[in-house]
Amino acid sequence: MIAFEEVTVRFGATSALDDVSLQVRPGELCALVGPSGSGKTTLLRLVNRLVTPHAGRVLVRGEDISRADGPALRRSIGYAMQSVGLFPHRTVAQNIATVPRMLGWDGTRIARRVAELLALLGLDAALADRLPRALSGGQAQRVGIARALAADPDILLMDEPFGAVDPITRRGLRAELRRIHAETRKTILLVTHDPEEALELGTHVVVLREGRIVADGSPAAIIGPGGDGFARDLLGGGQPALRRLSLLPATEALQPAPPPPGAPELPAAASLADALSVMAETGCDCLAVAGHSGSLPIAAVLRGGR
Ligand SMILES: Nc1ncnc2c1ncn2[C@@H]1O[C@H](COP(=O)(O)OP(=O)(O)OP(=O)(O)O)[C@@H](O)[C@H]1O
Repeated sequence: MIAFEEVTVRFGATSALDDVSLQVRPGELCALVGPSGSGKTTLLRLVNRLVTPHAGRVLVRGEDISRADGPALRRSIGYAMQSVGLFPHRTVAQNIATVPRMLGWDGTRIARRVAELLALLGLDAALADRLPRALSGGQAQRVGIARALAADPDILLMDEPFGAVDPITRRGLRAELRRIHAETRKTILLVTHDPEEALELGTHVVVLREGRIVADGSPAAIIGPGGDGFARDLLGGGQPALRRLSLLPATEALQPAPPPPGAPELPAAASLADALSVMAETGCDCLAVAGHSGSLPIAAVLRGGR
């Protein structure tokens, strides 16, 4: 869906991206994570041609975008950012309708889409007529995401979309983004400097350092043994092995032998870290898993599905 081929971007003497190659497949939620100044935003803005490469190519939906019409490209890609950038003198409904209006949708279709998006983002329909200054930070972020989704783009670019909200709202918004991604299967490129957010949301995680990609893969693979040391340090919170267990489903370590009588039962959706937590709490070293035959002995949990 998106491909970067040996892309280099310079701003004067600063090299923002240096020979970066990356493929993002349809339906992936690709989290770009890395320290400040590592080139995350630059990589994102290459996709809608707000930045042009000095060398290399960017392909979107298989086409080299250097030949595309810039405004048409941008209308076909949703873009949500931390500063939200809502138009202050337009209502919530008018803000959400920005791209559909540019595309010439009729009023009925626009009104239906606005109502649909308010519901999708968990926003009260009564907010439609408010101006942005009368919204909470979390509500404004949701409206920004609704606006990015309005014309149903197959690609969504999100630059720290939850950066400006409190931790509780942030957790709620993350859960919503996960649900929206699962429901719509859009290709999402998400910039974040929050390692937990990258691991929780990303189906594909890319770690940038000083304009280069140092790790690129599934969350569990990136922080697994043998992964890049910088990426493991950044994402592992000092305990990469434990964090990796929280990303793996407990069912991956199920063994054929039946559980011992009276073994505590884990919910089917539990992770290997949940299994370890129940073992620490109950002192039992072998668990059952709801809806599954077989058992979960501690040795298999520690091997982490390997
Ligand atoms: N328009 C610009 N003009 C000059 N330098 C720029 C410009 N945009 C980015 N840079 C520089 O390019 C490098 C990469 O910046 P970028 O914004 O992509 O990093 P980032 O990883 O997104 O950082 P942050 O997490 O702080 O937002 C930095 O050194 C930055 O100062």
